[in-house]
Amino acid sequence: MTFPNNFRIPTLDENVRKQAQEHIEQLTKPPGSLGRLESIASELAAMTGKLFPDVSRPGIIVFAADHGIVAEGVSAFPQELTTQMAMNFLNEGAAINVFAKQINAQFQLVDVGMKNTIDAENITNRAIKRGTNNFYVQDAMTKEEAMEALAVGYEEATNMIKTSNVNCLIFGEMGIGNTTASSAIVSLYSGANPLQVTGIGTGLSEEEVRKKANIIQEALRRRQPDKSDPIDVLSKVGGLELAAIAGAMLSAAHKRIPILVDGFISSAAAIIAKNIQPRCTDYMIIGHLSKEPGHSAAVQVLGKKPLIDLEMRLGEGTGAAVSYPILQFATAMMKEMATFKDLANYH
Ligand SMILES: O=C(O)c1ccc[n+]([C@@H]2O[C@H](COP(=O)([O-])O)[C@@H](O)[C@H]2O)c1
Ligand SMILES: Cc1cc2nc[nH]c2cc1C
Repeated sequence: MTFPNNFRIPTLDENVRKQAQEHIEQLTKPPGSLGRLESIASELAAMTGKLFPDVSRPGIIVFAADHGIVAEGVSAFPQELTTQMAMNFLNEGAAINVFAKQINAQFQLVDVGMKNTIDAENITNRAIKRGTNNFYVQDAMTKEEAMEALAVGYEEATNMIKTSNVNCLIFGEMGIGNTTASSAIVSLYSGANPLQVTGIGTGLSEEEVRKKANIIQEALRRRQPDKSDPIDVLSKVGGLELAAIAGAMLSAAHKRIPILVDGFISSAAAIIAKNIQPRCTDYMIIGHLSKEPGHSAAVQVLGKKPLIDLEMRLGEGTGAAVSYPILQFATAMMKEMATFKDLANYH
């Protein structure tokens, strides 16, 4: 299994964007009065190439994996929690299950590298390895493993698009320790000091956050990831689920499916995807601003502005799911509002 390097990401349809903007100008409201709903609608039109974009069939894929870096004491929770939460997803008890139901989304859990396997029929078992290595002492994985994890994400997104006909995608993650990998990536690409982009994750104390940031700083010094080579970055400090999300985003962008990006970890993965194929960010909307302090820096690297800020920091795709109705509102505005021409009939 290799990561496809021959896929193209189409340019946005600027003609349709212009038509959409013209249509929005005709709607029965003062120009610009629906604020960002207007730019979201024309953005979705440019992404999909459709004047009346449709995002009515959302899909959520959660990628789960473990992280060797937890041996350094960087998380408030033990590694076993990754698998326990994966079981929770399968039993539909997690926040993302509840939210997926609220928005009528297809849901799929993919094991891309948990320490412990789960034998159940509603999980997709595609583990590349049983957790990454501790990147404080050695590379997280080989470049080949990073490429394989990218390929898993790419294939799973392609699969959901084909089999469920989804037209909007959310990628979530579960992985104790993954905020450490994400902070390393965001520090590298934003140029911010690890202290500025490291947060409490699942709930560290202030003192523990400082220790976590120092570990990240020293790990970056030891590993020397080459930021011009995103596969090198993934292999040195990355996570298997981060690689899979990056691959899944590239697949969605290739097929012109709007991507609703979740929080800190998903945005770190989006930065990797951007460095593989810069145009993929054209198909991304950042659902929410995570409370993790590094998320603002990540969003800046992506050149985006999140839709909402509910001070969430859960991951799983939850922030994106909560923001999804905003996309529905934007598309309904386009399709259902009357125009000033219609008004002329009222006299
Ligand atoms: O997405 C976010 O913004 C986010 C922020 C903080 C924590 N998380 C979740 O918490 C886990 C990682 O936290 P930690 O402290 O173990 O690195 C992982 O399962 C993420 O889904 C997620
Ligand atoms: C309980 C729990 C749920 C999560 N979901 C995503 N990351 C998580 C981390 C913890 C600790």
